[in-house]
Amino acid sequence: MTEPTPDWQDKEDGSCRLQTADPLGILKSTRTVVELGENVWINQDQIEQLAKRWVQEDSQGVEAGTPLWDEQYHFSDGTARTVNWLLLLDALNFCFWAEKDQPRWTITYQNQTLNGYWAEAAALKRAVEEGIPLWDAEYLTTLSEDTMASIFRGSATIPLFEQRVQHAREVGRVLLEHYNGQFTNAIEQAERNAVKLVLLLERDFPSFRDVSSYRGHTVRFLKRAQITVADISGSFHGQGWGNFSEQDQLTIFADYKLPQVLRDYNVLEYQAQLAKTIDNKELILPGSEEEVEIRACTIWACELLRQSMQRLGRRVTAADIDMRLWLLGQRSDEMKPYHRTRTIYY
Ligand SMILES: Nc1nc2c(c(CN[C@H]3C=C[C@H](O)[C@@H]3O)cn2[C@@H]2O[C@H](COP(=O)(O)O)[C@@H](O)[C@H]2O)c(=O)[nH]1
Repeated sequence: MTEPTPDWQDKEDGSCRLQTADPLGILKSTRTVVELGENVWINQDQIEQLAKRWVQEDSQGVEAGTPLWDEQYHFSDGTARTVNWLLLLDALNFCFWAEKDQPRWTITYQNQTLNGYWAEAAALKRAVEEGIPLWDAEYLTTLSEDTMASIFRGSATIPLFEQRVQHAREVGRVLLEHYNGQFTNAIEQAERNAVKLVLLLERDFPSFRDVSSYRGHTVRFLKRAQITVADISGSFHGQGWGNFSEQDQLTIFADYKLPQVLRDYNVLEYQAQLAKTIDNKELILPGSEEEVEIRACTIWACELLRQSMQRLGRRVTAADIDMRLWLLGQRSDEMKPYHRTRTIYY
C-alpha cells in the first residue's frame, strides 16, 4: 500500500515538481518564474551530473559537510547578546561588491585583510570588542553615521552605507517595540519553529521583506530572513536558541554567489544578451525580469539538485546545498562574474 500523495505534492509530471510542503510559498512562487522565464534556463542533465558527483564525493568521505560555525570573525558569547548581534549581522548582510573597475571595500582585522561577507562579520565583531554594544537594541535605534563609518572603517567604503545605517536603527526600533529589546523573545514567540521565525521577520522587520513581482505574480525569496535563522542555528550549533523545528523547510538563500557557481557548473544557462551584461559587470536592475529569473532559477536548480541527490539515496537539505555552493563561491576568481544588482536584499 503506497502512501497517498499529500495534497500539496504535485501530481502532474512537470520538471519542477513540488515535493515539499513549501510553507514559505517560495518554491511555488518562483516556479512560475522558472516556467515563464526567457532569459535564464536550468539544465537538468547538468543537475543530474552534479548530483552524481556530489553523492560520489560524499560516499568517499570527501563531503564538504557543514563546517563548524566560524568564531574567528563572528561574535559568539552563547547568550541572548549573540542572537541580537546575528540579527544585526544579517540585517546588513548584502551587496559587498564595488563599482565596475573599483577596488572592493576591505577591512584589516587580526592582521588580515578581509572583504565581502567576512569583512562585514569581522567589522561587527571588532566593534563589540572595542566596546560598542551592537547587541543593545536601545543603542542601535540612535546609531550615528560616524559610529557606523568607524565600525566599517577600512579601505574604500562599504556600499549602500546609508541603507545599512537605516537597517541597524530599524532593528533596534522593532526589537524595542515588539520584543522588549531581545530577538530571543521573537524566537520564543515563533515557538522555536524556523518557518514561523522567517515569517515573523518578514512581518515585523521591513528591511527583510525580500519579495518581488514578475509579470503580475508575487515572487517570494526572503533570503536574509532565512539566513538569519540558519545563522542563529549555526552559531548555537543547533542547541538552545539555535534549536529550530522545520529548518528543512527553508530554501537556499538567493544571493549573488550561488548563481555564479551554478553557471560555472553549466546548471544555469543565460540568454546571450544577459550573459554579455553579466560578463561585462554591467548593472542589472533590482526587480527586473532578468534579476528575478536569475534568483528564481537558482532556488529551483538547488531544489532539483536536492531531489536528484535524494533519488540517488542521499538526503540533504537546501541549507546543506547552499553552504556547499557558497563555499565553492569563495574561490570564484576563475569563474565568470556574478551578476551585479545593487540591492539591500542580498
Ligand atoms: N547563499 C548564501 N549567501 C551567503 C552566505 C553568506 C555567509 N554565511 C555563512 C558563512 C559562515 C556561516 O557558516 C554562514 O552560514 C553570505 N552570503 C551572501 O554572499 C554574498 C557575499 O559573498 P562575498 O561577496 O563573496 O563575501 C552576499 O550576498 C551575502 O549576503 C551563505 O551562507 N549562503
